[in-house]
Amino acid sequence: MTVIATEGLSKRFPRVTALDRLSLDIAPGVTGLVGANGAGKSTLIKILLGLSPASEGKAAVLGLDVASEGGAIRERVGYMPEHDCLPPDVSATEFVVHMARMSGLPPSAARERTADTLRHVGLYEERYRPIGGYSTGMKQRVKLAQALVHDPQLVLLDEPTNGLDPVGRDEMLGLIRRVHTDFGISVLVTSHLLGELERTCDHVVVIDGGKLLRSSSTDDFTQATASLAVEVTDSDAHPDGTAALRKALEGAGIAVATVEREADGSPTSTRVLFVEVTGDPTYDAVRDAVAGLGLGLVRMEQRRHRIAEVFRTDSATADPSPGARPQPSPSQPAAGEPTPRSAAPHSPAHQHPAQQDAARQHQEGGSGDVA
Ligand SMILES: Nc1ncnc2c1ncn2[C@@H]1O[C@H](COP(=O)(O)OP(=O)(O)OP(=O)(O)O)[C@@H](O)[C@H]1O
Repeated sequence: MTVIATEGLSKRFPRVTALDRLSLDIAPGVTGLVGANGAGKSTLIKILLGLSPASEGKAAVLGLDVASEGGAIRERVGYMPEHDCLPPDVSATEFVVHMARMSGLPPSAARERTADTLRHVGLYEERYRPIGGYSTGMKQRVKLAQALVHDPQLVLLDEPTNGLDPVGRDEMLGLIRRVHTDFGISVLVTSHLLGELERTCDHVVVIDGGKLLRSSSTDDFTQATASLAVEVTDSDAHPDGTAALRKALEGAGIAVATVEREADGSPTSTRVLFVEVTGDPTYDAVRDAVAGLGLGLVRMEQRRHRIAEVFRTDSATADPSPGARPQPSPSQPAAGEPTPRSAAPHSPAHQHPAQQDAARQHQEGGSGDVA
């Protein structure tokens, strides 16, 4: 069963093609739609809601045609817009009741559902205060509440973590996850931050320049490749145990890197080696090399690749066709990802746009979790 299906969907504005022959099948659950600013995420949502006609192709939401059944879609779907659109002078309760009534709920049901929904998003205590005095996080929660109040089957959330600090973002992502686990509502959530979708979504769709780059389960994204963090002690025979191990592993044809920074930007110990895992023999080779050198093994930890790493090769830009699956290269750094010391600086010109965006966020200290 699919909740959203598009086929050859295009949207052309006079000066820009916002969506370019996009074909997607999205199953129930929590799906992340990721792309840099201008990738076409909001345009897709507006088409799916039946609010903006496509230039070409077709799309269906919950089996309903977006071109002819927009009203029926909006009855069954909740929408959280990206930008601030809340009236400052009314309370959350007044606003959400109004939105419930607009969705067709009778007055008493609208009030009941409003109270339940505001409780779910953690605004119950504050519900009678005017929205104008709310923090950004509280406003985002009001927007989420109005999307949920009419008990939709699907919600489309456009950049719900925008403007939130890391704690607020985590709370919002937790709420979004619970929208599905507690109420069985399917979610399509957009973000330009790859890392945050990885924790929240069952499935991730990546678009760039209106084209589909990749659509697959989060597990496929993150488990496709893996590395091993290895830390060893020094010994009298090997005063720099890390260097000795590195030499031994590289001599055995195993790719090894050290990194300067963790995903959250904090400096990493140069004593940690990141070893590319190509299969079970890699573990044996590390163990044997450590034992052979007579070093103590402090840490040997499986480290899953993160979504941003999947987009670190030039092939991401070279083959943007549907289903294209850029393969990570052990020799190149990911966006916002620890940079192997041995690697040449990675030119932004060669980065995938989503990657550049993620890297910029990272540099700005925006998310700290882009890779
Ligand atoms: N009404 C419009 N008229 C002209 N161009 C538009 C219009 N709406 C969107 N665009 C353009 O279409 C492209 C896709 O925009 P869209 O808002 O869908 O991107 P997005 O992925 O949601 O990014 P953002 O998060 O920055 O909103 C952009 O180049 C944008 O400038």
